[in-house]
Amino acid sequence: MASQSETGGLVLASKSASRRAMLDAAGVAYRSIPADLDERALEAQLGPAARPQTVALELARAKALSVCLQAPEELVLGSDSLVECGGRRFDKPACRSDAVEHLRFFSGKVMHLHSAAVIARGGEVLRSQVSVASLQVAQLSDRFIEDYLDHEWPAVSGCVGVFRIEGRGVQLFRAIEGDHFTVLGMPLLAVLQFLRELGALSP
Ligand SMILES: Nc1nc2c(ncn2[C@H]2C[C@H](O)[C@@H](COP(=O)(O)OP(=O)(O)OP(=O)(O)O)O2)c(=O)[nH]1
Repeated sequence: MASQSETGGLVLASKSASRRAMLDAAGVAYRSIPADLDERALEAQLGPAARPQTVALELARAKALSVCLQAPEELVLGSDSLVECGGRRFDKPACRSDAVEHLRFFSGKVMHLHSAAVIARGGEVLRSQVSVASLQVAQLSDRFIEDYLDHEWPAVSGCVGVFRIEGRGVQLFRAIEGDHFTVLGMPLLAVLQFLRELGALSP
């Protein structure tokens, strides 16, 4: 007999602390099964010309569908975020020197952070959404970048855009347009609406 958690629950196909924190704070019950897939290989298959929102959606979809195989009766939520800035796509920094390079490139530019969410069950995509926030980056001196990373590295090694907006990351920006949760890494308001529509959350 399958347990409740294996029949009607929600599975978060993610290792992201930020995504878990959002669902926890919202009071959404779930269990986590990180998706074990090579995101960069998948991104490479989409090609360099792929639009950032397309890449984020496809990666979120791949994460959800891969975990569906381990939770065939449950709703599975996959999510992905990436940054587009100055015509380049950025994922999480691989090392501190990458983080320095990313921040130097972002300096004085507008960063577009795309966050996607896909809900699937039994291998079928039921809902999907991708949202974008625009963040105007201040002029960042090399001295500021080094001091910032002295405080924020390696915590931001898991953050696309090399920042935690809830921490010192807010110092990077002059202005932000868009949904707060999109900046944190998942379009939470859309996810909650989807869960209500799918009967997983009471309206
Ligand atoms: N704490 C925090 N994390 C952020 C913020 N903005 C973006 N992030 C995180 C959320 C995600 O964990 C990460 C984006 O990377 P990915 O979309 O590849 O997800 P990640 O590999 O972390 O986990 P997943 O693929 O879902 O298992 O950046 C922020 O302002 N604060």
